[in-house]
Amino acid sequence: LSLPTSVASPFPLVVGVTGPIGSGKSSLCSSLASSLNGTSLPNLPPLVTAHIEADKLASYPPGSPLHASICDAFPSCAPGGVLDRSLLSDLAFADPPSLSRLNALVWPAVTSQLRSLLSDLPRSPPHLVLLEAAPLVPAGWADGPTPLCSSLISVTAPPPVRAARVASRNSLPLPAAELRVAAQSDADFGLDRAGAIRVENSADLPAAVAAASAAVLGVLQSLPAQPPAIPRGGAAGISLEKPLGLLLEERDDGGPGAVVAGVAEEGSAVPLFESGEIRAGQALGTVAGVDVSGMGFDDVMDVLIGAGSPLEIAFADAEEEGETEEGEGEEGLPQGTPVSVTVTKGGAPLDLGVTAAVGDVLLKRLKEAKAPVYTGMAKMTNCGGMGQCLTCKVVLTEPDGQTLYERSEYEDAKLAKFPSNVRLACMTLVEGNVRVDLP
Ligand SMILES: CC(C)(COP(=O)(O)OP(=O)(O)OC[C@H]1O[C@@H](n2cnc3c(N)ncnc32)[C@H](O)[C@@H]1O)[C@@H](O)C(=O)NCCC(=O)NCCS
Ligand SMILES: Nc1ncnc2c1ncn2[C@@H]1O[C@H](COP(=O)(O)OP(=O)(O)OP(=O)(O)O)[C@@H](O)[C@H]1O
Repeated sequence: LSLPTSVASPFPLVVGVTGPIGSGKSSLCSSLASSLNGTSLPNLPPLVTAHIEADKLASYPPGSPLHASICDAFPSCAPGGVLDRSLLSDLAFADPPSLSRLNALVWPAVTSQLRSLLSDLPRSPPHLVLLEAAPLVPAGWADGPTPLCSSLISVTAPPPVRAARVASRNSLPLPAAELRVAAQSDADFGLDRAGAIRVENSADLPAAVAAASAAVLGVLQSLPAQPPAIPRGGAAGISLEKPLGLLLEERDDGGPGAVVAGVAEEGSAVPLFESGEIRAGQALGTVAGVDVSGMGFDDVMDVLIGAGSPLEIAFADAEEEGETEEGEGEEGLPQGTPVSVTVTKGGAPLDLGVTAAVGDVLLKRLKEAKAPVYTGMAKMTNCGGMGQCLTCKVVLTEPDGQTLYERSEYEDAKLAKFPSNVRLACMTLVEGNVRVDLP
């Protein structure tokens, strides 16, 4: 069996959003991200949107290696060895060679953070990322052999409008805001690039958001059809269209059944394999409702060939997980029984009044009570409760510190590095009273 080294997938689809200071990039991106989140098109399952702001990654707090290099490069902006951002800002925006030196220090660090953030996003469900960066074009993130984005939105507004916005937002005198606006060159914002989507934001923000949304939907509609996202939350398993593209082999130990060896170039299973939902070595449990785990390999193949499309496949481990979920909780409480949920953050009590019942998905209840499950970038880049991003990790304890309920095999594989009471809140079904510590 030969496995492909990489399979082309349009997701995550990264739309670069650039524009000069005060053009409204951040305002536009945050509205656009919320309005497109969950969008479902005939060719695509519901999208998860994320808004990544490059300037949030371009931080250099005291103690960081970047802080030290910037202090060395700009000693006049670091009286007493601590960087004064406003001095650096005045210098960088007034003196182009200084800004270039600063960029040369900061951009490589941001580039690697962006690459790693984007490559960590799962292929399924499909993610649409709005990558907002004023220097997107000069930093090379829209070009080269491995550009970070596949489409570009350039937000514009006339300089006087932008200067007035910056003066008001930053509480700056108008002449100072005008200088910052004048320090940037239109040529840096990609308006002359083939395919760039120009979004005028000089008047009404909702109108600009609607224009950007229409353009992005046009890009999404032009993509080849993608398989449905994986249905979750039971023993049913995964629903897949034929061709599956799943490569199967006999078990190593000569036992019955069939196990996953990999995926072919194309097929509905390919993105799920790439995202880790389907893994090499997993045994097939049921195919279209038929238990194939005890059959000979050729018989399993016959069941697969004879099944219609789409067909349901449950893997042996997923099935065990399902049995636990469908049955009674460990404490034997029936579904729907109200239970108590005590939440702490780093050990300190949080009085959020979380309520839950047996069978509830823990993350849902925590989010409803506005518990701070996601922190930092995860607020924007989390996978939306699909068990992919691992950013909703929580620690479940009983008062004596013992593990409350067992992890599923899926979580065990995803959280192999963590103690067994660390759980993914999105994959945890409440089984009884629960104490949750948020990291
Ligand atoms: C120049 C610095 C010190 C100014 O800091 P300050 O807090 O005053 O402003 P802020 O960071 O909010 O930036 C204001 C506006 O200028 C834009 N901007 C910042 N740096 C650049 C740049 N190198 N090229 C073009 N536009 C830039 C920002 O995106 C924003 O639109 C700071 O922006 C910086 O370190 N820039 C270099 C790194 C960088 O490119 N950061 C932006 C995204 S990675
Ligand atoms: N269409 C609009 N009408 C009125 N005010 C707007 C509009 N768009 C944005 N603003 C306001 O202008 C200011 C600048 O907007 P925003 O921060 O989104 O711009 P930006 O391009 O991200 O700026 P920067 O590059 O400085 O980070 C904000 O105070 C925002 O509320």
